[in-house]
Amino acid sequence: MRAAVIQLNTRNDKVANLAAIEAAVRECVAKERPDWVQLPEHCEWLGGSVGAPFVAEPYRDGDTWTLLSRLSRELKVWIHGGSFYEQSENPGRAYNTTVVFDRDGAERARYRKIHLFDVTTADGAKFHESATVDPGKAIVTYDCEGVSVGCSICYDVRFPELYQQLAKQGAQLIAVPAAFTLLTGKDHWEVLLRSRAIETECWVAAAGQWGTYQTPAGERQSFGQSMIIDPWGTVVARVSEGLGSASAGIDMGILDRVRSQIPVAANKAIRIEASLGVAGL
Ligand SMILES: O=C(O)CNC(=O)[C@H](CS)NC(=O)CCC(=O)C(=O)O
Repeated sequence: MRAAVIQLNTRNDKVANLAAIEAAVRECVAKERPDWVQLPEHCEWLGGSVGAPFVAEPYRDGDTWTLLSRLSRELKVWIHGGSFYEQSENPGRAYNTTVVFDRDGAERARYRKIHLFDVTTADGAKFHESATVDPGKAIVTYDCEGVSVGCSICYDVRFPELYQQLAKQGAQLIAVPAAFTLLTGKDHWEVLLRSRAIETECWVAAAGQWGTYQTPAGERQSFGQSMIIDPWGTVVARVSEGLGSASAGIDMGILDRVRSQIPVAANKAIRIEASLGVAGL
């Protein structure tokens, strides 16, 4: 399987953003010939999470859902749709949702971000994602033509218990679409991603937002540095500054070798059961 990550600079003009997604996916497919393409978090609209209730789309057939379904069908490629704001059952609130489409444009998985970014960064910028976004309650893996893909989004990457559970559910490739801030990203992004890859002995693919965007609270800047990391923790593909894509062959031979060399799953002595505090999980 060949996996690609696409780096975008999504802003607060949804029509322009959807056009940019279409152009970027077409260019990536022509250049990288991937089987599976990942977009960043909030690929459809980035303008501060206070805007979530105004841009949130219905469960299916919204503008982003429809575009990604059409593109995957037309280009015969899997699309792991980063995330878009999806209407929650709670009026005026949203989920931060990944939808995955297969080569026929059919929805094959849906993951709603579990850990919400309620953080003030060193420059005083306040993020309060949970003010408008409801957390997901399900840990999601799906089969992509024989590869088990685990879902996560952005801030989730700081919570290794989620990744341990994804590995336990059989994940071999873990997706981390993101809109990491420049300030946190410059010191933490790559270290966190490589740590998750080393700990789980999974492939990790992380498509990020890059560049500036406006919010009601002022301009913000995303870090970029979309990358693909092998199960040994080596960065094998990377998009640095600006827009573009990168790809890598997701070789299961490396995964098997690393897991037999250092059998962390078998040597694990402390097991923390995943719990989201809701019945049935
Ligand atoms: O605020 C917006 O406009 C849109 N939302 C986002 O960009 C999301 C949620 S607020 N950002 C993150 O999760 C960044 C995490 C991060 O940067 C870290 O963990 O350091």
